[in-house]
Amino acid sequence: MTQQDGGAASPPLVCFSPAVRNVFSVCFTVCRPVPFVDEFSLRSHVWSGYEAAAKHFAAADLDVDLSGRSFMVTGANSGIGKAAAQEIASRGGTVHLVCRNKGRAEAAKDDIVQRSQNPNVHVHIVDMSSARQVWEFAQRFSQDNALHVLINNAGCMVNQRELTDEGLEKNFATNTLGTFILTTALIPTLQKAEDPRVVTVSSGGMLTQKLNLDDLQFEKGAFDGTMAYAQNKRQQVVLTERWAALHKNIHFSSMHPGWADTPAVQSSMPSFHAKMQSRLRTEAMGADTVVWLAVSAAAAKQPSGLFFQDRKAVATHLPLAASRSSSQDDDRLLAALQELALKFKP
Ligand SMILES: NC(=O)c1ccc[n+]([C@@H]2O[C@H](COP(=O)([O-])OP(=O)(O)OC[C@H]3O[C@@H](n4cnc5c(N)ncnc54)[C@H](O)[C@@H]3O)[C@@H](O)[C@H]2O)c1
Repeated sequence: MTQQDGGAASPPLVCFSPAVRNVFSVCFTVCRPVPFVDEFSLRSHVWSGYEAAAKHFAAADLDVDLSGRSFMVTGANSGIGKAAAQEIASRGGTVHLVCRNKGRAEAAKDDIVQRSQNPNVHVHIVDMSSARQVWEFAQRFSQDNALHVLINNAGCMVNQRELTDEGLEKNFATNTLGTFILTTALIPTLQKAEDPRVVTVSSGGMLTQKLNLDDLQFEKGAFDGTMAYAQNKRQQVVLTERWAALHKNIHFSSMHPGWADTPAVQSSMPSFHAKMQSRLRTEAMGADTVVWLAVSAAAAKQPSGLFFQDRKAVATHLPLAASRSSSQDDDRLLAALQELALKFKP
């Protein structure tokens, strides 16, 4: 793993007491295992934590016929996104796979169609880090398609500071701005559907971060990809809360999938992956709450705007952590993204 230590100007690691911070820096940023780890906290993220939680799941929640409902999953050619798309297709839903690479997307589609025997699986090639591409795609899509559920799953943790062709920092462009533009542009289409939902795959890593509006693209000081990622994931949780407040007729939720053995974990966190591999969740376990939020009647009965792990709403702040932002700051995030997004609108 190549992450640098958080420098003075890194996005803020919130102020826990040292003991709490020691435990949670491991349990939630998934990046720098230190010798002392609280086994109980760690367990909730791994395979055994899923197994324990799943004993309380209502199997009937996912016993649904999704024929006639349309789902969009970003980053759907691998990992949690592909597993979620597979579950939805298996229940008869129409699935739009939004992927960057045509070859990998088509291979995923063939696999999903073959396993589900559902031909209603469609590929759209979009680079979620390109603000212009995301706008163009969403506008094109809305002209011809209905959409009931958007699953914002595509995500990355780029460990060196990299800029996109549009001059945006890559993690921010993909995780935050791409998610913001796609959701914003599809809200009018979602509003026309029955029981519309937006599920955003965030991460428990966001618990280490307080919203930092002063440096959205990590221009100041030493760059730390793990912190950039966690800050983006905090932004997704804040956006979910704001969207829920603004658009009452759409059900919004964000979630933490636990730690699942996926290509992103292998490539972005190789030493963590090597140490934890035998304990990581499967991709399907990581996708379970995504699917539950996207399809179940039980999820729709939950208030809009919450953050979930293993089919339960969980806190968005750790005890003793100074990670809460003011509602004015949450609004400022929305306004800053709106202003930036409009610069790329065709
Ligand atoms: N696996 C875990 O333990 C874990 C933990 C917490 C959160 N997450 C989140 O789960 C989501 C899915 O990740 P995953 O673990 O399944 O890894 P993954 O690598 O299998 O999935 C990420 C997907 O996003 C796609 N993607 C990345 N950048 C893109 C871009 N610019 N345009 C289009 N697609 C792009 C990738 O191609 C890939 O299909 C991510 O948002 C990740 O942050 C994963």
